[in-house]
Amino acid sequence: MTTPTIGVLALQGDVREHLVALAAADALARPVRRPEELADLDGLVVPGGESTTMSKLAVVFGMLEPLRDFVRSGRPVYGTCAGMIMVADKLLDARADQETFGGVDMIVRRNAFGRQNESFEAAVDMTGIPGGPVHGVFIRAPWVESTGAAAEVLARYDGHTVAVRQGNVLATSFHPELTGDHRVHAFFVDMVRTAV
Ligand SMILES: NC(=O)CC[C@H](N)C(=O)O
Repeated sequence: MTTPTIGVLALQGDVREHLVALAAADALARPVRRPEELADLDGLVVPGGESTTMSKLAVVFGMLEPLRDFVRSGRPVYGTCAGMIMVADKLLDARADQETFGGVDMIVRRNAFGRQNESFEAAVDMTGIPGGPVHGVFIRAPWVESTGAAAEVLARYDGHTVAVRQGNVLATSFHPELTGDHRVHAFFVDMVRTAV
């Protein structure tokens, strides 16, 4: 595969920034809103935003089951912040009717860093990302409370897990698309290129 096509789920959230970051990491990037738009994608990004709204809109747009199928299809998916929440198998501090696409055997706590500090930035060492720490932008960010055996922890901040990979699914609590540093997107594009 030379140039992979990667969708950015465009129900809600910071879609444009991901499109820019993916293009900078040599992918063909496009927003997706409808189930039929998933068919010819090689990978998908689920952006940050508000997971309760994203969950509601996924139901309204008939995207919930197609996106669950997409994750199960083995094509790579990368969730940032609210997107991390959407790829979690289980949530804490979620709304009772909140749905996720699942894909990572982990429990994610919504707004986990929020109580101490609504938003902050910090250097984060992330496994698989060469060239030193990434600049982590955390905005009402979740953390990963616990992971199952198949999930690999890629980064911790302040003792909490903030980046995880399980097979085809990558998730970060923070927003690399807001930093102008495209290394995490390049890592994901590489996952897409090498996916079988
Ligand atoms: N920056 C973000 O994506 C915030 C996530 C938001 N707190 C949620 O629960 O969905």
